[in-house]
Amino acid sequence: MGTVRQGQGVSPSVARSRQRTARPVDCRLQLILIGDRGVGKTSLLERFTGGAFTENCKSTVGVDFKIRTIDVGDKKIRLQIWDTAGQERFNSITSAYYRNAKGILIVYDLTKRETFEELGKWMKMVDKYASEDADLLLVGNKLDREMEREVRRDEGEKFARQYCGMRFCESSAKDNSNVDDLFHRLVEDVVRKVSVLSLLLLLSLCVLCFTVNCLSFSLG
Ligand SMILES: Nc1nc2c(ncn2[C@@H]2O[C@H](COP(=O)(O)OP(=O)(O)OP(=O)(O)O)[C@@H](O)[C@H]2O)c(=O)[nH]1
Repeated sequence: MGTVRQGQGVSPSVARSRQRTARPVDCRLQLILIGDRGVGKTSLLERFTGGAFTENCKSTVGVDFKIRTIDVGDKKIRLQIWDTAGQERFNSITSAYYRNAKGILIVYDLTKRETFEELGKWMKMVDKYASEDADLLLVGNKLDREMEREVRRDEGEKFARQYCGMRFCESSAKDNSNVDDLFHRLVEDVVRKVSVLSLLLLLSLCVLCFTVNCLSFSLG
């Protein structure tokens, strides 16, 4: 993880010409995955970035990241997605990565009630370390193990509603259900918010320029 490979398997000249013609990205965004140990954060990220599902995935140590570029409407968005260790002993390291994240995926394992009950702890971490304008998405993972479900869907929905209507989704990294969709939905929300904020900033600048012009005109 943490490496970006370009032009793999093609000759250097083809890779160079591809780089010349490739449309540049319109926006770079950071996302972060948080949640208890073993809920499937790494597996979801592996899936989203084109990797295969592994039954015995190693526990993340500290933090790691992967890159993927996606299209949202007519915009090309380059995502840097941070995967964090769920073990409490890494909290002091992982919390430093919350601040720059525009989107946060809070993951629990729907077959392990205790990971759902620990969500309050993760929300406190978000309140303390994340940017106020970050978009949040609650994910109940391991949907393929429906028979072992310990957390009902409506409980997940209710929890999400309590936090300013954060989005909610259930997924399975194993059978790849909803994985692409959940990342896309979060990024769409972030992009929408960034566009509105940019527009508001532009409007404020226009109002400021207009006021300064009016003042200088009336003064002399
Ligand atoms: N059945 C099933 N197993 C899953 C799914 N996602 C992950 N797993 C398994 O759950 C275990 C933990 O997955 P990880 O992706 O390592 O979990 P994590 O949240 O990154 O764990 P930490 O790095 O320790 O915080 C692994 O054995 C995975 O194979 C899923 O959707 N369905």
